Amino acid sequence: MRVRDTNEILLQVEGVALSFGGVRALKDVSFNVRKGEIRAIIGPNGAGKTSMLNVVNGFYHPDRGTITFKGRTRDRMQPFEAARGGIARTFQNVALFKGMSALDNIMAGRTLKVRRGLLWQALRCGPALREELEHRHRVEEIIDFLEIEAIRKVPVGRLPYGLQKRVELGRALAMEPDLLLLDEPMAGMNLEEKEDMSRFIVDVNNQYGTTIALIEHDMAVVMDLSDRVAVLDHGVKIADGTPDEVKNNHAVIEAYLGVAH
Ligand SMILES: Nc1ncnc2c1ncn2[C@@H]1O[C@H](COP(=O)(O)OP(=O)(O)OP(=O)(O)O)[C@@H](O)[C@H]1O
Repeated sequence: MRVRDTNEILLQVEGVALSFGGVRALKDVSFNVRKGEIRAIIGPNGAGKTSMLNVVNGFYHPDRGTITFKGRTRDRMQPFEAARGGIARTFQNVALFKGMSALDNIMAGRTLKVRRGLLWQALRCGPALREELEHRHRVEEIIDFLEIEAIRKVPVGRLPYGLQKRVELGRALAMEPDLLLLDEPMAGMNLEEKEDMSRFIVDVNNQYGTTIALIEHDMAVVMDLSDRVAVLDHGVKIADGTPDEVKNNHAVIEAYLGVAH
């Protein structure tokens, strides 16, 4: 149930600036993410992409600017508030509990959804038991969707990198986010793993209707997957538009694509 053709703004970032000591990582950056779209943020190394994601999910607090998510404007997000509000995130380097199974890692993504208190859970009766069954059902659906039944009981530290990334995506999906932030979902993957991950990203967007904002260095993937692409260079947004518009933008060719050739 794709909701791509809407102009409703889910996330608006307005005039965000962020410095680390003397390094100005973001300089007055504004962009939005529409409900239902796949939105990419690209740019050369050090352009400010990860810093931008970190501002959106509250890991970093901007020096200036505002973030409006689902109609609520604030000058900073708290990570917990962002997660509770419906923003989930995966990381450049996989951040899973390596000794735990794929199933338990994905189950951990349900933590924010737990409604019953600890006592109820400890007693494992009545409403708490019903709630746990509901969570397990949802997690099994995600495991099916990501085609990882065969490795559900395997400690994730023993899985190949591509599958670890898939489990990490599963954990983010378990939060049932409105906005899914993916930090270099294809990094370190071989071609086959990239194709699989691309397919899952499109399917998440299509079937769950999840809005996705991603950072990615693989240009072919970005241009293929995204509805719109914002380009950062040295902390400044230098272009924003459809993949075709961005591909043909002179400043982008100079700043980014030029670097690759
Ligand atoms: N925690 C930090 N402390 C100090 N400087 C930082 C920190 N995080 C980022 N920076 C600096 O901010 C700038 C932007 O970094 P950022 O990681 O956001 O870029 P990026 O576009 O994600 O790069 P890459 O593609 O290499 O991951 C860089 O100059 C970087 O060195």
